[in-house]
Amino acid sequence: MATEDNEVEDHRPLVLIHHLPSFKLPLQDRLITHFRLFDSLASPEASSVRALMCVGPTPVTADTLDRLPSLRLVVGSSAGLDHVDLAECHRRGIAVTNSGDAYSENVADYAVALLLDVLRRVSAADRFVRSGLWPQMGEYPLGRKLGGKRIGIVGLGSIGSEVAKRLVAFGCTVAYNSRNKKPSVLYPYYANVHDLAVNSDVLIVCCALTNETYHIINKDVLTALGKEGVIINVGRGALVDEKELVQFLVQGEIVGAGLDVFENEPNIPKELFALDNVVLSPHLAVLTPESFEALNEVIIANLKAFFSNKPLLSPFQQE
Ligand SMILES: O=CC(=O)O
Repeated sequence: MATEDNEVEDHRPLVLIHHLPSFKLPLQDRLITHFRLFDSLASPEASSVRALMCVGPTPVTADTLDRLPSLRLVVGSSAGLDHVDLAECHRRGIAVTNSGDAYSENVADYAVALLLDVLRRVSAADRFVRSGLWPQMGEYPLGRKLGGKRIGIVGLGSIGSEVAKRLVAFGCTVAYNSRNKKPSVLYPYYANVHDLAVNSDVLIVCCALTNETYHIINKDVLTALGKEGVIINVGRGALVDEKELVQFLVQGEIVGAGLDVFENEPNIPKELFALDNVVLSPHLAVLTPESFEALNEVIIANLKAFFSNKPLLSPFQQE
C-alpha cells in the first residue's frame, strides 16, 4: 500500500536484536527479509517493540525489560537460558523460547566424544606421541572400555535423550535424574542426583542451570560416584562445584572429567592444565555450521509463529 507521499509502507514486524558487542547475530541477513531489525535499547522503537531476539548469553534482566514496556516475546539463541530472568518474564507475561532441538544432536555427539576421550585417553595419547615420549617410554597406559558402563544422565531433555540414544548403541546402560519422572521413558529414574551417582560409573550433566540445579554435582555426589567415576559436563559450569571437582581429580578420587563448560569462562582452574585425565574444551559443544542452520530455522519459525498468533515452536522448558 502507498502512503500519501508515495512511500511503500513496511509491514515487516519489528524485532530488537539484543546482543553484547562481542556477540553479533550470524543470521541477520535471513532475519531482515522477514523482520525490521534494530539493536539498541535506546532507540525510539524500544517502547513499541513486541519481540526481542537475544543473541548468545546476552543478559535479559528486569532492567532490560523495564525499558521494553510492550515486549511479549524473548527468542533465545541458546539451549540454556540462565542469562534470562525467566521469573521476571513470566511475571510480566512475556513468553520465552530457546534453541529447541537445533543443537541437541551436536551437543550429544560432543558429550560422547568427551566421554570416549576421557575413557580411552585419546587426547592424552596424542600428547604422548607428539611430545616424542613413545620411543623413550614404550607402552602407553591402558584406557577403559565404554561399552557396559552405567551412564547417569542429569537432565533428560532433548540433549540428554540424544546422549542416551547414542550410549545405548555403545552397549551402555542408562538411568536419569530430572525434575520429574517422564512417564514415557523406560530408563530407570532417580529423584535425586546422589542416588543416581551411587548407581552410575559416569555422570553426564546436561540440565539447565537454575537456583535449584546450581552445584547439583557437589562433594556428596562426587563421593557417591566414587573412585572409578567420570564426570562429563556439557551444560553449564556452575552445575558442578568446580573447586570440589578439581580436588577430586587432583587427589585421584575420581577417574577423570570431560568439561566443555566452566564456572568462570574463559578462565579455568590452573590445576586442570596439569591433569592428563581431564579433557578440556572451550564451550563449543553446540557449535557446527549445521547447528547454526538449524538454529536459524527455529528462530525464524518462533518469530513468525508469534507474529501470526500461532503456538511457539520451542517454548523454554526446564528438565
Ligand atoms: O551453551 C550453549 C547453549 O546453551 O546454547
